[in-house]
Amino acid sequence: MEEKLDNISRKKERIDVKLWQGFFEFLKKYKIKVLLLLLVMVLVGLIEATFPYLTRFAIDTFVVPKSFNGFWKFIAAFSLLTTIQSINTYVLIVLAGKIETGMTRDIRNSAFSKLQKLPLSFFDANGTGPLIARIMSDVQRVTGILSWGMVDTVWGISTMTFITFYLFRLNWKMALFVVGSIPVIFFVSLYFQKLILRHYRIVRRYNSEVTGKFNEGILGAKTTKILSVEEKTIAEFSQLTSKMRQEAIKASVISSIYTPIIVQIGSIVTALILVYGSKNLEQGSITYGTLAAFISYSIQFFEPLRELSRVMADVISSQAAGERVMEVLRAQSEGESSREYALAEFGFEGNVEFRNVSFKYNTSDMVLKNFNLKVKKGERIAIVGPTGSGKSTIVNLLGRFYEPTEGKIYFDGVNYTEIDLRTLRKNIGYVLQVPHLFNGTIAENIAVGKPGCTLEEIVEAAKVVNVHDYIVKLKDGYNTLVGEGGTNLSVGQRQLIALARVVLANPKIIVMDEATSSIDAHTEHIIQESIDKILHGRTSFVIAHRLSTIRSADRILVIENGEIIEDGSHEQLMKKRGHYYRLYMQQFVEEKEKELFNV
Ligand SMILES: Nc1ncnc2c1ncn2[C@@H]1O[C@H](COP(=O)(O)OP(=O)(O)OP(=O)(O)O)[C@@H](O)[C@H]1O
Repeated sequence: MEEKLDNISRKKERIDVKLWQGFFEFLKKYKIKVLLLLLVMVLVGLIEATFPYLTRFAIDTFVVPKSFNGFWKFIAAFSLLTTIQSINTYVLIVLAGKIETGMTRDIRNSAFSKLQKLPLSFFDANGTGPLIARIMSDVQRVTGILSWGMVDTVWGISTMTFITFYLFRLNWKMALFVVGSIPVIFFVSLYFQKLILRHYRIVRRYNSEVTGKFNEGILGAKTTKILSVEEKTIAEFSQLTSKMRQEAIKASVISSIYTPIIVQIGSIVTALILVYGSKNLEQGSITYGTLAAFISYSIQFFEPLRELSRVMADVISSQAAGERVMEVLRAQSEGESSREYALAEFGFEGNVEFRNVSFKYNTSDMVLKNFNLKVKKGERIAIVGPTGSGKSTIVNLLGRFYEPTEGKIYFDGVNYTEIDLRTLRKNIGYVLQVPHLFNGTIAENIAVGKPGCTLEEIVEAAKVVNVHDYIVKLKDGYNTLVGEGGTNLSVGQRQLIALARVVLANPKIIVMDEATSSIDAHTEHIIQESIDKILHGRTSFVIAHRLSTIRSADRILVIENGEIIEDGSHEQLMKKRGHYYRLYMQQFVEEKEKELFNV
């Protein structure tokens, strides 16, 4: 079962090398760009460290002796270096940007294609909002760290290495002042960075909740309005954003303490150099230029040090995001254990058997316990029962959207985990209560049932379910755009298009969650007629809400608490005068009342 991913190792405060190695796989594709970038960064560090050395040369050669012999040559060399540095900056931004955006695309593509293959239990365990956040902001964070973190690290290390080299070349004793401050600055920085990032981590957690709330606010906008709970929703949201703001302020306050502390330590080192350097200057053991270079270096040295500690803390804090992304990338796709069967080889007929099946969802109690059911090919099965009794669970297991916790399901005597998942799904047509249409045209939506089919086939399928006449009356006919999720069409129209899809797919088994929503009598009649045509000659499972529509079923299963408590035809069950009889009579009376009182 999937773990709730957000709980993973928030508290880890060390660099998780294994995790980042996993992402290096995505860097491989850009190895030439990466190598070039590293080279450019080393060059940037070298040139930056060389500038104070040049200043020293200028002071000792031109300023102190007041001789400007060769000054223009020096200016030319200096300009050349600044030009190279500008080009380097351009190249590094382009390269790092390309690596970052390329990796973001690659990881998002991998994560998206993985999401398409994950079992529904994964989606149950991780809400829509957090999953979207994973593919969008978490991926961005990881690739940002990998590309820009790499830039800053190489730049930091190379600048510090070259500065140290120059310092020791100039005066090793004074060099020790600067180098000696490294551990102090580094650990102080790391301490503060971790503190700051800890608060930002909380900010991000709130951010993910805010994203979730936004998501809920958009998806549930209609319900919120219906229930008139706008004020409550707004209050909850504003509470969340206030908490987020408080944490962000804390992080800013710590940042504002941290910077002066580092500046202070740097100033102490500079002051020490000034004191010690002036003495040396007096004694003539160093030049003015050397003292000036040392002061520059002592100031310049701390910037890469700060950057390095920031990157390190950033890497640590991004690990949670990295793990969340990796969890998606490495999650086991559904049906991965299947042995591949070709459809021709398997020859789906439509016999189904549930043998001692028990099942529970991630978070639920046992929904089915030792469930047994044998269905012969072509049989029309209706499933009825109170809400929450397990009707949808039975058909979810049938399509292997979830797998039995115990027991097995057989198709034509073959354990269904041995059948290729695509073959299995191709042979089971699902018609859901509120069918989902993809954003596109009506024709494209019907064609989903049989990719690559011709327009004639689409029209033929639409005719079978009596929706063709309606479609051709539309201004754009089959090219009418259905909107996101099919919102431009009524539920009844969506239902008919979904039925046309099933006709095209021509499956051996059909599962139908009968619509209960307010479809007008005319559309309902058309739908019922289409369903009768489609079900003919196929094994079918219909979750029935209106009992009047299932009288012709071969078998009606009454489910209660995940168990079949009655099984038989309408006539048999009516004669039995048991649960089904009571349910039927109750609905019958209700429907008659509705008719009589016209409500
Ligand atoms: N994804 C899920 N995660 C956890 N529990 C679930 C999930 N889906 C269903 N359940 C639980 O499993 C039980 C059976 O649910 P199921 O949807 O199969 O009932 P149903 O008979 O189809 O109900 P209805 O007629 O209301 O659609 C319920 O107690 C429900 O709360």
